[in-house]
Amino acid sequence: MTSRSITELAVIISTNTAKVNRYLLAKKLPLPSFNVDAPNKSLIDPQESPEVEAARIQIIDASLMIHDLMLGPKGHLMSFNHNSLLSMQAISQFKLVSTIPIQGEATFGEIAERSGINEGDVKRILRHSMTKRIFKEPRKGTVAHTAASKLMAEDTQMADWVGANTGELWQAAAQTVPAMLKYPGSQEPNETGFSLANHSDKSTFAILSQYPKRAKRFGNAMRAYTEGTGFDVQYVADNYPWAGFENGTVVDVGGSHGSACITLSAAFPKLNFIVQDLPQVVAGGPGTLPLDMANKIEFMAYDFLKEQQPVKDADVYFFRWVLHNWSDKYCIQILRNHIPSLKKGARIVINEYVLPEPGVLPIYLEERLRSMDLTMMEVQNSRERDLDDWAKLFLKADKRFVFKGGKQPEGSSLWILEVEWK
Ligand SMILES: C[S@@+](CC[C@H](N)C(=O)[O-])C[C@H]1O[C@@H](n2cnc3c(N)ncnc32)[C@H](O)[C@@H]1O
Repeated sequence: MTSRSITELAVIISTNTAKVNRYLLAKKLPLPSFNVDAPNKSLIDPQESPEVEAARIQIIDASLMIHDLMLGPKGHLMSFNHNSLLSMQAISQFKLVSTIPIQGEATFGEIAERSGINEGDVKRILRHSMTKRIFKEPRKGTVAHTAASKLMAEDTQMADWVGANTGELWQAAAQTVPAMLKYPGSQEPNETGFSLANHSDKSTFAILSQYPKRAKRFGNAMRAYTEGTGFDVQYVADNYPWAGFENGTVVDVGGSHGSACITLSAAFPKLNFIVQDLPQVVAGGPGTLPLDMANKIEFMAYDFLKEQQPVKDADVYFFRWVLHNWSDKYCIQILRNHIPSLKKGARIVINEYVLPEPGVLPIYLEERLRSMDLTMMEVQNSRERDLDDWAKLFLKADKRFVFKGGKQPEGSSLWILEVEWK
C-alpha cells in the first residue's frame, strides 16, 4: 500500500466502497453511520462473504494511507495524540454515558450535576470526545449520544473495555519504558509497566486479584475483545484432524472453565477431555457443563509452572491462548514440565496469534497484532510470536519437540499450530 499514489488509493477506496455498498443494499442492511440508532459494528459476515470483508479491510487500509499522506510526515507524527485516551478515561471514570438519555439530550450543566464534576471540565472533555465521534452536540450547549457513546452506555463489556483500556492498560503502557530501564530484558511477569503503574512488585494477575471490581472489569474487557468473530473455537474443531484420535484423550491445559472442550466435545463425542487450570478456576468448571458432557469432560487442578503434567500418554495437549501469557523462560518451563508424561507421537496443539512477516498484512490488521504484542509486554513481560519464534521456542525446550507448523483457517484470528513429540 505504501508505494501507491493518492489517485490509485482513491480508486481502491471507490471500487471497494461500491462493493460494500452493493452488499449492504442487496441484503437490505443499513449503511454505516454513527447515528444513535445505527448498528454498532460492521454488518458484513466474514464467513459468508469473505470477499466483501476483504473489500472492507482494503477500504480501511487505503483510507488510512491517504489520510496519512494528506497529513504529511510532520502532521502524521503529531497525530499520535495521548488525549483521545484522556477523554475516554474521564467518560468512563465519571460514567458520563449514563447522564444523557439514549434518545434525548442533556445540557453540559445537567451532565455536570448528574456526574458531580464541574461544568467547564464536562464541556472540554465531551467536546474533545465529540471529535472522535463519541457524543455529539446537536445544538450549542446540548449533548446527545452517537452510536459509539450509546454502545458504552448499553454494553457492559464495551464499557469495561474502555475502562480497562484507559484505567489499566494506558497506565501500564506509560510505565513500560521505565520498567525496561529498571529491569532490562526482564522475562518476569512482576517486573512490568503494569507492576510499576501499581507501585507493586507483583504480577498483573496478583495485583488484580486483590481488587475484585478491577479484576471483573479486566475480565470483561478481555471478553469484549475475544468474543467477536475470528475467535470462535469452532475454527479449531473444523480445521484440525481430531477425529483421527478416535476415542483418545485431549488435555486442555489452562483451559479455564472448559468452553473450548464443550465445543470440541460436541463435534467429536468419542473423544475424552480433561480441562486443567488453577484450583480456584477449575472449581467453577463443572457447573458450566451441559449434562450430556459430564462424563466426557473432566476438570483437574494443575499448576503448569510448578508441577509435572499429571496426565500421562494423552493424545493431545491443547494450549489455547495460554503460552502468549508467558515469556520464553516460562514457556520452556511449562513445556519441560510435560516431557515425563508424553508418549511418542503425542501432539501439542496451540491455538494462538502468529505475528505476520512485516508488511504482508494490511497495516490496520498488522497494527492490531503488533499492539497486542506490546500489551503482552506491558502486562506480563510475555509476547506474541511469529512462526520462527514458535519453532525456536520448542527447539529450545527440547529437540524432541518437532514443530510441524500450522495454519490460520480462513476467517480465524488465531492459528492452529502443531508439535509432535518424537
Ligand atoms: C487467557 S486464559 C485462556 C483460557 C482458555 N484456554 C481459553 O482459550 O479461553 C489463560 C488461562 O491460563 C490459566 N493459568 C494461568 N496460570 C496458570 C498456571 N500456573 N497453571 C495452570 N493454568 C494457569 C488461567 O487461569 C487462564 O484460565
